[in-house]
Amino acid sequence: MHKIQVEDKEFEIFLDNDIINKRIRLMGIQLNVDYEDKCPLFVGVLNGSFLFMADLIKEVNIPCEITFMRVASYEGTSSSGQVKELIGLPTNIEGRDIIIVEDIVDTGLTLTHILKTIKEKNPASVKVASLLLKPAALKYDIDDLEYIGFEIPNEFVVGYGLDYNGLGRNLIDIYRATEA
Ligand SMILES: O=P(O)(O)OC[C@H]1O[C@H](OP(=O)(O)OP(=O)(O)O)[C@H](O)[C@@H]1O
Ligand SMILES: Nc1nc2[nH]cnc2c(=O)[nH]1
Repeated sequence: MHKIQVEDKEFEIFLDNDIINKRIRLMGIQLNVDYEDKCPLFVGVLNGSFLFMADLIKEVNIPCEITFMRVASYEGTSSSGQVKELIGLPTNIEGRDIIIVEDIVDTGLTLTHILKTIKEKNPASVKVASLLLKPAALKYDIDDLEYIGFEIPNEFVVGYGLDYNGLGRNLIDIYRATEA
């Protein structure tokens, strides 16, 4: 089993880059079908979504716009952090078809906050594309979670945009912690 060390924590390989890219290709095909004749606005949630957004958008061949926003909530592996202010959310999204792009949905707290704020701005539609979802960790109902790359166990993961204490975002594969 391929293992790596990030700071004080050991991780083992979980999803390799080839598997990730194959799944993203299928997600792109689905988006091209669902948004045919539309011009959606993809809103990436920084920092974690930057690699997923880059790879996903290469598979999208309909007219579209891309922007990024930011929310800060986690320190280390703790999931008790408070969602803070949304920064850089586009102001004029009335009547637009919005696709929020996330790297991971864990408790769903971040997304719940983002969805509430975006819906107040009267978009035509809002859906979420998340590379990863931890169903066992979800604490909030999220109806708009339409495009999921992988459902994963409730374990801390790193790589492909996801960090551990700021490190590991540049790993091309996704790794899981070997112990909590
Ligand atoms: O469903 P939740 O429990 O709210 O967790 C999911 C959020 O946590 C991560 O962001 P983080 O705050 O770690 O910021 P980052 O993207 O800059 O790493 C991830 O990118 C999601 O936005
Ligand atoms: N890196 C990382 N960030 C997260 N944010 C919420 N869950 C996770 C996770 O499993 N890994």
